[in-house]
Amino acid sequence: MTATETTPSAPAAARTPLMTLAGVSQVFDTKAGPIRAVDHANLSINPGEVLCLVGESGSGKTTAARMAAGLAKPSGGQVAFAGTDIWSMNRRDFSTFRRSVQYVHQDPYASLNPTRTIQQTLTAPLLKHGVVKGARAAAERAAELLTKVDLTPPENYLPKYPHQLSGGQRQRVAVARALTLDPKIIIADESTSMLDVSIRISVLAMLGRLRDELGVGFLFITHDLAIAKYFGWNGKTAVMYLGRIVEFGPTPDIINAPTHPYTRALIDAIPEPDPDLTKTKGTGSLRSLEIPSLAHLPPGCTFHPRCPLFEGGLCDLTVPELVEIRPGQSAACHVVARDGAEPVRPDEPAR
Ligand SMILES: Nc1ncnc2c1ncn2[C@@H]1O[C@H](COP(=O)(O)OP(=O)(O)OP(=O)(O)O)[C@@H](O)[C@H]1O
Repeated sequence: MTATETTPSAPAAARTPLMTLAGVSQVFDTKAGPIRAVDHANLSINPGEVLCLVGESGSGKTTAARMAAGLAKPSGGQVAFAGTDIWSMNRRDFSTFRRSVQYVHQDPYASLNPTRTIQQTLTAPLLKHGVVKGARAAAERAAELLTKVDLTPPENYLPKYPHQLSGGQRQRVAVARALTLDPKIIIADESTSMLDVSIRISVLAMLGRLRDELGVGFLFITHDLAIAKYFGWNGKTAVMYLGRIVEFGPTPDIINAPTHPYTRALIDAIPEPDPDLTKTKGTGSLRSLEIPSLAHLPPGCTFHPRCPLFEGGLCDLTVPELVEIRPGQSAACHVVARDGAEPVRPDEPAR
C-alpha cells in the first residue's frame, strides 16, 4: 500500500503505518560505476500486516530490507517508524526502533554465532535489554521461545551449538532470537530459500502461525511468487525489477490478475503446476531473457528490452510512474496505464 492509503473504517491509530519507506533509494559505488540498487521505493507496513517484496536476484529486495531494518542508511528518501524518520532519531529511540524491527537472515548459519550455545544466543539479548531479570528467568524465557518455534522439548536444543542443528532448526532458532525482543515487525529475507522443500514448508507454516498468533507485521522478502501467495495471501505484494517497484497491490490481485508484463512473466515462469498461478499463462513471451546490468540500465522503462508490450518512442523514452490500474493495484507501465489491464477472467476473481 502507499503511504497515503488508509482503511476508511480503521481507527485513527491504525491509520499511521508502522513503517514507511518514502521515495527511498540506495546507490552503491562499484567498479562498473554507481549503481542504483533501489530507486525511489515507496512502501509501508501497518501493524500486523504482511507485505511481500518479490523479485529476481539482484532486483534490490535485500537492499530495501536492510534500509527498512535500519542496517543501511538510504542515499535518498526516508525510512520512518511510527511516523519518525529513523535517521533523525536520538540514540534511545533508534535503539527502540531496532528492537521493534527484527531481521531474519536467509542464511541463519551466517547470522548465528558459532561459538555460542542456543541458550546463550537467546538469553544474551533478553538480559542485555532487560526483558527479563536474572539468568534463570532468561533461560526459562529462552525455553518458551524455542517452544514457540516448535523446537521441543527445548532442553534438547538449549545446550547445542549452531553446527549441531539442521538448517531448518537453525532457521527456527534465528526466528526465536528475533522474537526475544518482542518485535512489531519481522523482516524475513528469503528465510526459507536455503532449505529443502519439506522443511521449507514446515518453517513457513511456523512463521504463518506466529504471524497469526502474535499479530506481528512482516516484510517478507522472496524471489518466489508462489511463496508470497502462500505466506502473504491476506496482505500486499510489491514486485521489484532492477531496483524499482513495478507492481503493487493485494496479494490475491497480484497473483490472480497481474497487470504489469513483468509480474505476468514471473507468474509464467513458475514451474509448479499450481492451478491458480498457471491460469494466467499465455500472456506473451519475453522479447529477451537477458536482465540488463544495473550499471548500464536501458533508458525509459528498464523492462522495455524484454517486454512483450514494448512500444518504441514511448517505453524507451520515459520512466513510467507507478499508477493505479485497478482499485488498490498499481503498476509502472506506460501501455497498461494507457490501455488498462486485460480484464479479469470470470474464473479469476480479483480477490
Ligand atoms: N554493498 C554493496 N556494494 C555494491 N553493490 C551492492 C551492494 N549490495 C548490493 N549490491 C548490488 O545491488 C544490487 C541489488 O542487490 P540485492 O542484494 O539488494 O538484490 P536482491 O533482490 O536481494 O537479490 P538476491 O535475491 O540475490 O539476494 C545487486 O546488483 C547487488 O550486486
